[in-house]
Amino acid sequence: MSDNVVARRSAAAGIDVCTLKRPPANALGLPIIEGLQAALDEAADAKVVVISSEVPGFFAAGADIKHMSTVDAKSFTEYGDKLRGVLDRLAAADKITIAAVDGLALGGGLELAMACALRVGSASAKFGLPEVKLGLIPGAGGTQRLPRLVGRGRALDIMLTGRQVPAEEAHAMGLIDRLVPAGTAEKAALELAAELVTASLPAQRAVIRTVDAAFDLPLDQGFRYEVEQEQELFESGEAREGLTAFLEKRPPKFA
Ligand SMILES: CCCCCCCCCCCCC[C@H](O)CC(=O)SCCNC(=O)CCNC(=O)[C@H](O)C(C)(C)COP(=O)(O)OP(=O)(O)OC[C@H]1O[C@@H](n2cnc3c(N)ncnc32)[C@H](O)[C@@H]1OP(=O)(O)O
Repeated sequence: MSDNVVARRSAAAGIDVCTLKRPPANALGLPIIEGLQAALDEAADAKVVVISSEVPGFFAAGADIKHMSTVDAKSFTEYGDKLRGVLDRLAAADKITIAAVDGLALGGGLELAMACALRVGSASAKFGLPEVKLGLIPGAGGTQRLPRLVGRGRALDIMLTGRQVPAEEAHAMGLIDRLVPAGTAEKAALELAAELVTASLPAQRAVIRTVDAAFDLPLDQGFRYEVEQEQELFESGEAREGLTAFLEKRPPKFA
């Protein structure tokens, strides 16, 4: 069982924060993987989940090099499956996930941030996929998620050099969605969460699914998928509640 390296707390109605606290670098070893799984279980009722870090200077420095250096191929594969498993759970979560990055997000740490729906980075954050410097490639979704966020050329630049990308450059290329002053990423992520939590979560999740489908479907099929998602929401009652609330000049009561 994890040794309490991920702390979950309710920050406000519908908003939970899962804070990584595995010094010295929040290496994403089994304790953090299990801790994140448990925290997401506890955050079942949240509409928005913020992932943050209390380890100074680090969001997460990546997969656990110390662990990887001691295992055989079978255990390495199993470890990778567990790490990808929790990141894919974040990506597919029936809630909105936000990575709040104040420090270094490297390797699996950046892959964790990219598995979230949105990323808030502070001026003190840096981002990178330095796996090639270890004779590896990003193996927890980075080769798939980074090009979708920043484009092929910038993704290759980052992955082939393994360099650290400063927050301002990361924001300019679309790797992070909001750039905030140093040390304020969690506070800013909670402010963003407060904006998000007033809207329809089923509608927001449908937006994410539909935008993600755009990268895999031909345009005409993407348009059809968008219509299908709209129909589902309309039939679910979410749209009826949203439209009615607007006309009755009251806050909507979404699912
Ligand atoms: C066999 C068949 C396989 C089939 C397919 C299977 C797929 C399996 C996929 C596996 C999952 C991979 C996922 C991911 O993509 C891979 C990775 O993330 S690899 C790691 C990437 N990260 C890095 O390379 C960063 C490494 N760290 C650094 O470069 C530096 O630490 C730093 C961040 C630049 C900071 O440097 P300094 O300020 O000098 O500090 P230190 O270096 O002294 O670090 C302080 C302290 O922290 C420890 N530490 C840092 N990073 C890690 C880490 N990633 N893992 C473990 N520990 C780390 C460092 O050792 C120091 O500890 P101390 O010496 O003080 O005990």
